[in-house]
Amino acid sequence: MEANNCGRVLIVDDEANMCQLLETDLRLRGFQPTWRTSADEALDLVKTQDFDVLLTDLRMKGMSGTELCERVTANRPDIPVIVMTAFGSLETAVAAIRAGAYDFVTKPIEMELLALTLSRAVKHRELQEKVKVLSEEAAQGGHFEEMVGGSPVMAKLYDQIARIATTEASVLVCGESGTGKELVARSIHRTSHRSSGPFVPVNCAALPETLLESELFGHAKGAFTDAKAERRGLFLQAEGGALFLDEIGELPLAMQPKLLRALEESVVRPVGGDQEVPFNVRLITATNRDLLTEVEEGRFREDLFYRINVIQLDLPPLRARGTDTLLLAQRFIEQAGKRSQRNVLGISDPAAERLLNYSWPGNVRELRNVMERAVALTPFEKIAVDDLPEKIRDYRSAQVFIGGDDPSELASMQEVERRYILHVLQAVDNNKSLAAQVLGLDRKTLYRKLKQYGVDE
Ligand SMILES: Nc1ncnc2c1ncn2[C@@H]1O[C@H](COP(=O)(O)OP(=O)(O)OP(=O)(O)O)[C@@H](O)[C@H]1O
Repeated sequence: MEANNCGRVLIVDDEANMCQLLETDLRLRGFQPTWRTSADEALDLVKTQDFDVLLTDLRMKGMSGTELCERVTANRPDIPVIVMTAFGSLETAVAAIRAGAYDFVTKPIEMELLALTLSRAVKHRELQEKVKVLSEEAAQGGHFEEMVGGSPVMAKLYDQIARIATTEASVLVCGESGTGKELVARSIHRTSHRSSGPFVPVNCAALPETLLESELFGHAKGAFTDAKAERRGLFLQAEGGALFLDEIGELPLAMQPKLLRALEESVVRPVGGDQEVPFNVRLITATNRDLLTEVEEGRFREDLFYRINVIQLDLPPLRARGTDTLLLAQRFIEQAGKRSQRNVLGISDPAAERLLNYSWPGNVRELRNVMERAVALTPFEKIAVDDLPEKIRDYRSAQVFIGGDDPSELASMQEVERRYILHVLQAVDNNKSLAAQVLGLDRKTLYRKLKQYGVDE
């Protein structure tokens, strides 16, 4: 939206005077107002013209504002509606909200407040649009940002990332090693309002405890022997953007209260400094440990856990992503082929079958390494079984045994369901939320089935 355009507003009021007054004032404030004096005319107009927000009076001759609100939200749910109600008639305002209105303002209208309410509605619409576009792109293309994969578990993840784009909340990304947690963190940042700000990744496990504090918070000149000059810490380097703390489960216990305090007060105190410096940074963290167990066993502070875990994203292991393995393999073959200038086009069917059978303990990173090696080794245009490491060639998965051709061996639907649920649970290391996602069940239903099949929780 242009800088001088705060949004296209359609004003609906049966008093032309009121419309004119609102029009003049809103135009001065940078909006693009249009008005109609009946709900019918307004409905006709929204069929052919796009608006960012609709502002309507409630009590009008002919169709009421509440009905207009219902009709607009049914046909154009993307246009937020603000209703104007008489002072003190909260009931009608509530009725309008029930009819789908985004917000209401009371008469006599305070223009400052109205402008704020309209701006909020316009912003809301922009964000909704963004979420829609991102989710659609992801669902269609089998990829999202740099992430490849179109399985239901990944589509769900893309949808969650797109929704998170509109919030500022701290996100904890959980998943086994090599599942793409850093890629997810980057996507969260790139789709957020802060995308023009920096993305600063830090691996908490890679820094010695003594250095971590000064790396994160900075240090004053002379704070310690090597501190010849003042240094801005990573929190301040991420100003206006996001700080990604990878392997947060490895954060030493002594550092945890310091990090918690910084997050709670949005200030850092550089080591050896006497001044607190405020920061404006979104925190994204990742772990391959089960942080709740870490909390229970006293290795991770509970208060810090809740602080960083406002939103939790569970990244499924590769073995739970079905044929995404082949999509990813193809991507890695193309990348490796380009780098090494080798003309490898894809994977032979028998090799693809082996890739789908294997359990991928090292997840996407392991797949990438295997594909790079295969591209370098293969004499063919398509990767063959022999180009794969032995452990993958010979891997036998614990498949869900359904039975042979003998009718007495065949399992009932219920038995197949029981075995399959157990198989999925095993594949996702007993992570129930993830198992529910893979199975396409809600958690409650999964728990009910587990109980029914006598599986301990
Ligand atoms: N969905 C994906 N699409 C394309 N590439 C991916 C995907 N997921 C992971 N990768 C690639 O796999 C490699 C490992 O990913 P990443 O480093 O993000 O994993 P991680 O979960 O953060 O690992 P660790 O826990 O070891 O830090 C990277 O090269 C990354 O680009």
